[in-house]
Amino acid sequence: MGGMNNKKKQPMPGKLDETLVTRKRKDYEAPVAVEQKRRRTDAKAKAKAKAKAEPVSKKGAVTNGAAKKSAAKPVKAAKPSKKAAPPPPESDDEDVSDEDFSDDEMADVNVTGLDALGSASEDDSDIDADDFDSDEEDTGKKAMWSDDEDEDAQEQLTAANIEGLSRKLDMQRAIEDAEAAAELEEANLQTNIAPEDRPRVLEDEEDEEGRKISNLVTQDIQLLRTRLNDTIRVLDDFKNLAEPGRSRAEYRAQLLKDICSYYGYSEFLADKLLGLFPAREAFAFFEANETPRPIVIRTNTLRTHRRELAQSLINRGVQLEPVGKWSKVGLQIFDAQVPLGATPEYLAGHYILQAASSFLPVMALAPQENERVLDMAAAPGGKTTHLAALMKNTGCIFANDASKERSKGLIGNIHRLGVRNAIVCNYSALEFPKVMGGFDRVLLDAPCSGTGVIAKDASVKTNKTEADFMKLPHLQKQLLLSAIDSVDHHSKTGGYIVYSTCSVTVEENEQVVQYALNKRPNVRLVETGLTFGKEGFTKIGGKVFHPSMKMTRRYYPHTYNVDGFFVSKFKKIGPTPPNAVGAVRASNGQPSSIPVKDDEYVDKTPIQTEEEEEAADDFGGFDDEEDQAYIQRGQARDARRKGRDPKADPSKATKEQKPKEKKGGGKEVASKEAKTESAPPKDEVVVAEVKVSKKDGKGKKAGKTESAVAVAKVEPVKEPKGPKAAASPKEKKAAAEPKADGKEKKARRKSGEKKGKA
Ligand SMILES: C[S@@+](CC[C@H](N)C(=O)[O-])C[C@H]1O[C@@H](n2cnc3c(N)ncnc32)[C@H](O)[C@@H]1O
Repeated sequence: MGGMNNKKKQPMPGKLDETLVTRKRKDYEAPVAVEQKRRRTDAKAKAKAKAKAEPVSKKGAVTNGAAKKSAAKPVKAAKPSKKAAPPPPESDDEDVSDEDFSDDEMADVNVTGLDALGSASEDDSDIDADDFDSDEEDTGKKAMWSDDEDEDAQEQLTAANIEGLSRKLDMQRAIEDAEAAAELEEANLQTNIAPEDRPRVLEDEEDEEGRKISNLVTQDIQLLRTRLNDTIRVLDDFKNLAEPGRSRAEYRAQLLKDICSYYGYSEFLADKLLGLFPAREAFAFFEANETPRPIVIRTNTLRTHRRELAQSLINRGVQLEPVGKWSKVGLQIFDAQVPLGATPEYLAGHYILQAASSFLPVMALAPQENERVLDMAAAPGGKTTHLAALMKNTGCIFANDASKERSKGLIGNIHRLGVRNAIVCNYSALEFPKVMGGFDRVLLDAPCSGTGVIAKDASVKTNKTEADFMKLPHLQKQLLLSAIDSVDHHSKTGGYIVYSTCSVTVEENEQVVQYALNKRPNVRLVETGLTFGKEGFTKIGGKVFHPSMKMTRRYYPHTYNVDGFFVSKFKKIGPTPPNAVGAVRASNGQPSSIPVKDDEYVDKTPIQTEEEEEAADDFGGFDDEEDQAYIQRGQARDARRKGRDPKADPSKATKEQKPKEKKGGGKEVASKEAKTESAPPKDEVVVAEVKVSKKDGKGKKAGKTESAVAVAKVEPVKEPKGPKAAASPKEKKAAAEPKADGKEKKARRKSGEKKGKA
C-alpha cells in the first residue's frame, strides 16, 4: 500500500501531475527494478526531460525499484504551505510495535478475487520511492516527528536525511517550475475559445493519415489523452463548451470510452468508478491509479521506537521521514540503498512494510489493553500485529482467516514481530460467534474487489465482473453481521466493530454498512476518530443512505496519495434480537438460508406530517367493512382447515377461532412499523432499514427477515407483535366494538396498553 506520508502532507492534488503517470506497480519482491510506464503530455514530457537532466547523485547501487525510480523519476514537489494532518486521536504506541509483511505476503496481498479476497492493504510492496511527495521543507520535516521524540534525536535524524532530502527537493522544485510554465502555456492556449473552436470530441478524430484516433491507441495515445482532457473541459463548462445539440450524456459516454481505451479498464468497472466522482475528479482518480503509492513502514513498537528504527535505517542509506503527524509509528521511505524486506531490522521484527491506509482501520478500532479482540480476516497480519502493539501484548487477539495458506504468513508475522497475545484460527468468519463471541472489539478488514489498490494490482481493471460485485457484497454483509453478533454489547471498555475494505465501490462499502444498520437495530455508526478522510456517501447514484453514513471515511489515491480505502465504525448498543436476520446462522454456525434482501438503502418514504403520524398511530387507515370481508374469508378458511362447512353460520365459530378472526394482528404491527419508519430519521440508524423490510414484506407473511426487523422495531413502542398481537385483549375488544373515531381508538389503545402492563 501506499505511502501514507503523502496523505497528510499532501492534501488533494489540484491539478493532475502527469509526470506521475506510471503504469505499473509490482508486488513487493525484495529489490526489483520497478517498471515505469508513463504517459505524458508534451508539456509534462518536457518537464520530465528537464528533471532528468538535473544531476541526481546516487549513493551507490540502487537496490530496489523504488530507489531506482526515485532517482530517475521526478517526484511531486514539496509544498511548504501544506500542513501536516493533525495527530490521530489515539496514539499509535510508538514505543512498541511493528508489523510486517514478508515478501510472500506482499505478493498475496494483491489478491482481490473472491477467493483470495485479499485486501491489498498490507502488502505495499512497492518500494518506489520516486513517488514520494515531500511537501515539506526541512523545518517541516522536523515537525513531523512526534512530540515525544526528543529534539536532539530529531535533529540528528533530520541531518542524516538532509542531504538526500535537499537534493530531492531541488529536483522536485525544478520539475514543478517547469510544469507550471508548461501548464501556463497550455492554459493560455486554451483561453478565449471561439465557438467554432469548441472541442469536437464526440466524433472520432483522424490523424494525419486519416486513421481514426480510437484505433490508434497504441500509435498515438497522446491524441487520445488530448481528447480526454477536452471532454473533461466540456463537462466542466458544459454550457459554454458543448457543441450545440449534444447532451451531457453523450460526452460522458465518450469519456467512458476513452478512459477504457487509455487506461485499459473494462467498461463495466470504468463506468462504476466514473460514477463515484465528477468527471475531473474521476480523471484524477484514474491517473493516480497509474502511479504507485509511496512506500511506508510501520514501526513495531513491541520491539523498538520509531526514532531508533529511523536512525538504524538512515545508517543503512535509507532516506525516510515520518509519515505524518497523524501517526507516531509510520515512516515513509523515499529512497533506499538496501532491500527493505531483508534488512537486519526487518528480520528482527522492528518494522513491517505496510500501506499507510492499512493503519487506519486499526486506529479506528482503538483496541485497549487487556481487551479481547477478534480480527476476523487477519492474514497476512499487518493489522493483527498493529492491534497487538497498541494493546502492548496484553489481553487476547483472535486472529482468524479462512485461508490456511495465507494464515502461514500471518503466523510468520506474529512470530517475527514478537506478538505474544494472539491466537491464530482458521475458520470462515461466518461461523462466528458460534466459534466464540463476547469480544470487546471486532475488526473486519473484509475480502474485497481491490478497486482501491489498482495501482498495485492492475488486473483489477479487467478481471472484475458484475457477478463479483454481487457475490462480494453478499459475503461482506454476512461477515459484518457475524462481526456485530460477536461483540459483547456489555463490554465495559469496548463494544465496537470496525468494517473496512480496500475498495472504493459503494456496493462494498456504504451498501454493506447500510445493510448491517438495517438488519441489526442494535448497532449504530460512530465517529472513526480518524483525522482525515472524505465522508462516506449519504446519497449517490439514486441510492440514499442513513445520514450517519457521513461518519464513515473514504480514502482515495488522488486525494491523500494512499490506497483507496473505506473505514466505518459501529458501536453495539444492545443484544442482537434472537430472530434477527442472520441470527439463525449465527446460532447454528451455518449461513442463513433466509433470503437476504439487498435493499439496504433508499429510504424514499415521504416524511409524514403530524396528522399523518397520528392517523397511522390510530390505525386510521383501516376500513372496518373491508376488514370484515377479510375476517369472513379467514373464518371460512379456518373452518375448512378444521373440516367444517365454511358456509356455516360464523357466529357459531368456536372460541379458538375468534382470536384468529380478529383484524389487528400483523396489520397492526405493520401499521406501527410504518409510523416508525416514516418518522424523520433520528439518531437511530435502524429506522431506515426497518422501513424497507416492512415494505417489502407488504404486511403479509413476513419472512424471517421482516419479523426480525419488526421485533426490533416494535419493542421500543411496547407493541405486541405477530399473532400475539392479534390475541391481545385490547385488540379483541377493539375488533368487536363498532368503528370509533381515531381519538377514541387511540385512547382505548392506550388504556389497553396500561392494562396490559399492569
Ligand atoms: C483484506 S485481506 C485481510 C488483510 C489483513 N486484515 C491484514 O491486515 O493483513 C482479506 C482476508 O480475508 C480472508 N477471507 C476471505 N473470506 C473469508 C471468510 N469467509 N472468513 C474469514 N476470512 C476470509 C482472505 O483469506 C484474506 O486473507
